[in-house]
Amino acid sequence: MKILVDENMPYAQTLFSRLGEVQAVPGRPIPQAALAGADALMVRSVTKVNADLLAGTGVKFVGTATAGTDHVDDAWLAAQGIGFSAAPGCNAIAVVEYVFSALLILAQRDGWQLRDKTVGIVGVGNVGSRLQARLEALGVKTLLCDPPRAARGDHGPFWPLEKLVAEADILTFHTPLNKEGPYRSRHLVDAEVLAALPDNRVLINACRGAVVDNAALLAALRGGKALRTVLDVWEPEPDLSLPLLQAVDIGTAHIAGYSLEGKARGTTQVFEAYSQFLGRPQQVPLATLLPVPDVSEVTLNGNLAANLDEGTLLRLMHLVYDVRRDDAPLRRVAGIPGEFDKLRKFYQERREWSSLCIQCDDEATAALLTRLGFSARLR
Ligand SMILES: NC(=O)C1=CN([C@@H]2O[C@H](COP(=O)(O)OP(=O)(O)OC[C@H]3O[C@@H](n4cnc5c(N)ncnc54)[C@H](O)[C@@H]3O)[C@@H](O)[C@H]2O)C=CC1
Ligand SMILES: O=C(O)C(=O)[C@H](O)COP(=O)(O)O
Repeated sequence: MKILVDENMPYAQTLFSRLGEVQAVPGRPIPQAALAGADALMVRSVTKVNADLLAGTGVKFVGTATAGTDHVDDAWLAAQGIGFSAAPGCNAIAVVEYVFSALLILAQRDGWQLRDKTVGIVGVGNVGSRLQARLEALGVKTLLCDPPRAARGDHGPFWPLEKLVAEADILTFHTPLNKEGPYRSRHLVDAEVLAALPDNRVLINACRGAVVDNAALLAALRGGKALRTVLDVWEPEPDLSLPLLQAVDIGTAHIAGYSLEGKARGTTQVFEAYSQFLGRPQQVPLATLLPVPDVSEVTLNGNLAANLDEGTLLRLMHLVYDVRRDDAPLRRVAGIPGEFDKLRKFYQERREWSSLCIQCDDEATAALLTRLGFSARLR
């Protein structure tokens, strides 16, 4: 059995070789010749999976080690009887930690406190709900917008986007890219929404580039719109607009979800799905794959639970991940053909906050840090 895997999928060789012969290939584009004789294909978001790629091949299963699935024509796969699995939630924590880092950097730069702000979360799934939980732990007010969940009667409250645009200081987008249908999210942020946004707000897009109309955003920023902007995703990728990159406050190469834990979960989720598909179910505990982090333990002195100051939180967070390490390289190489993908392929190892164990003096501080996503213990 021949299993093709994207070369940017850590641990794929180790795991999938338990099931068959593994060949690692580039994902953008997949070399067509490699598909000859392949039984299964494991991709990332850069590969368009559709009839053009797979018609006439023997591929019987496709896995994508990603949360988003807009690159996959799942209706066509189903019609062909080809099995399919994504990796829902695999990298949600990484995206949340990216958003926190960006927000606390902007807060420090502009002299405000996150605790004094209202954060509007658009798309309250794996990423959005984890973001809300951590913001809540810090005492930050949130407003949620998720029409599909509202229609299902899920516990909210959920509000229309217009309310978030009018009232939230920070708007952060975590929806799938729905190109059509009742919950269309393509250009959810368009010229009209941008015009309606009051001055001095923060806009974050860490879901899919086209959720924000990039041309309209550039026009607004060029027109003097007072808006702090954080973009991890672009319309289009990899050929993003250089003027837009220059105009945003933080810009990164679609790496918000790129923690080692997030990528490893992506691989293990599709591996488990494929082994299930083959009738040979196997589970892979994440801890058996991950290396020891560079920094694994620090001590925090004193009782900080009552009012954990945001400067301390920023220092703790940035012992693990600081989004500026990804902003600077993109600005250096954007516009050079191939470099956007190279930044992603040779991504410096990044861990999640849970990899840092914080020793604390008291239980309340340890409990707060745990709710925020760190590992914490009493000393
Ligand atoms: N930048 C990056 O590295 C990453 C980007 N992503 C992107 O972020 C998206 C969200 O990720 P998850 O939370 O894991 O997905 P999810 O599927 O768990 O949650 C998405 C939520 O958005 C809601 N939604 C759908 N259409 C909407 C609309 N028009 N308006 C408001 N809400 C809407 C859904 O009901 C759902 O609750 C993914 O689809 C993916 O495209 C995900 C992980 C990493
Ligand atoms: O999971 C998703 O959805 C993402 O956006 C991934 O972080 C994208 O990573 P690649 O699959 O493009 O490496």
